[in-house]
Amino acid sequence: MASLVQIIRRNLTIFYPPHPAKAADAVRFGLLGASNIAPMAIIRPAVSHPEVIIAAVAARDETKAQAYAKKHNIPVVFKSYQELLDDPSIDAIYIALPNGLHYEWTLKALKAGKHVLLEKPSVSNASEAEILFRHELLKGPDAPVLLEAFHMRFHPAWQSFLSLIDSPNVETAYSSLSIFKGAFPNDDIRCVYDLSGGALMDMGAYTVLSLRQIFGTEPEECIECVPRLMPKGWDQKCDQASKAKFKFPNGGIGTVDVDLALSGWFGQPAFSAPKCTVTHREALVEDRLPAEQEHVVVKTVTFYNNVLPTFWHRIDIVESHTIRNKESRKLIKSWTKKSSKKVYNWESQGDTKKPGEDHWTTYRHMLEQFVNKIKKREGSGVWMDGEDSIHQSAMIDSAYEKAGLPLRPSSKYKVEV
Ligand SMILES: NC(=O)C1=CN([C@@H]2O[C@H](COP(=O)(O)OP(=O)(O)OC[C@H]3O[C@@H](n4cnc5c(N)ncnc54)[C@H](OP(=O)(O)O)[C@@H]3O)[C@@H](O)[C@H]2O)C=CC1
Ligand SMILES: O=C1OC[C@@H](O)[C@H](O)[C@H]1O
Repeated sequence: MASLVQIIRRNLTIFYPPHPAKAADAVRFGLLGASNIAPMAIIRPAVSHPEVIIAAVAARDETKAQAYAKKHNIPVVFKSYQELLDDPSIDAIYIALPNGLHYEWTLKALKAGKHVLLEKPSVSNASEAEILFRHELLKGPDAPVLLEAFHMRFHPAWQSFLSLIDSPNVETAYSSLSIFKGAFPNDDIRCVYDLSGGALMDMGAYTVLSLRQIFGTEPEECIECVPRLMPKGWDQKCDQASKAKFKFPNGGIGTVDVDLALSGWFGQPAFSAPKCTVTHREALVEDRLPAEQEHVVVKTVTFYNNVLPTFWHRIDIVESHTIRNKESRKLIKSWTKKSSKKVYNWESQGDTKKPGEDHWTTYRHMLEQFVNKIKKREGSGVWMDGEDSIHQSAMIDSAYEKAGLPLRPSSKYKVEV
């Protein structure tokens, strides 16, 4: 009962966060696009951040921008994205445009000297990622901060999950993420190739990041990728779902399984929680046993709801122990040890220096670190640098190549510095 009350309280506070007074030197954000995700990803997290102000929004349609600004208490509206970038009172830009527009608008924002919090996936493909993240505009001690907004990795639960994993000894990892059929229309930005849509770009980005973090390195190759294309009559260059397998340098295999329209019995919409399961190789356990016997353990760690853990999550740790004859491998004894963890703050991990409340979402944790980076403060240490984003794009590209689908198209935009 106490735990149900905690869940309700935590979830209510996500939507009705405390609103401390704003600092005089708060970072003033402008939003490019009156996007669906901004309220969850930045507008609400900003409310509880004393050093963040959502100062302006720009949309292609001024009436839409006005209505959005009114709904979300945003004081200033611009009728074009460029006008917002040209405003010297804006320090940072949040870009939640279709993936295919990320490259162009990030470069334009950086050129205007703004810090950029860029929605995932950063850009359309690895070639764009290399140009963007290694750009001259990002060099030098006072260069603007650019972050691909992989919010999930900033949450203490994800960091705690990673701490339970012995990367070199991971044998298999499975990461799945899906949304029920009907959640997105077939012409949604996620389903249009020219806007760099596709399941691997959208949900897939999280699962790819999960594998990269679990194995702690980049895959050698994508060994299989089976897409399910959009239904007939819709964009046939876009995967509505994909299942891909990657081989990592330690010989381990990682699988991603993503679906933008999950269905179950009789084609009805189906639901499935985001999940990551990691199985380690068998390890020897030191034990006082007769010389001909050995004790081995296989550790499996499963994280349920790794993408939005603040709402609810659970990390299960299962250790399968076996005592057997070394030579014949005949089983002598076996047992299983199970435990579970929930990690809603750093403090529960014995880390009292890192700030964070139970109601802080992944986005709120990320915002904290983004501001720390701008203010040149040390922060929690969790970050995603440009090379990381380049590798991320390359892994997605490798899956499209394996599937025989074209890489998402590069932007025609050229930046003049
Ligand atoms: N971090 C997360 O949890 C999530 C991240 N995302 C990412 O955020 C980005 C935006 O997603 P989401 O908010 O769902 O998207 P929306 O469908 O809300 O679109 C975002 C904005 O894109 C603008 N836009 C510009 N050009 C076009 C065009 N040709 N067609 C359609 N829209 C256009 C629109 O701006 P305008 O208002 O000017 O018309 C719109 O408001 C994506 O990169 C996505 O991957 C999405 C969901 C969750
Ligand atoms: O980033 C995302 O997270 C939530 C999903 O619903 C969405 O498709 C995706 O863009």
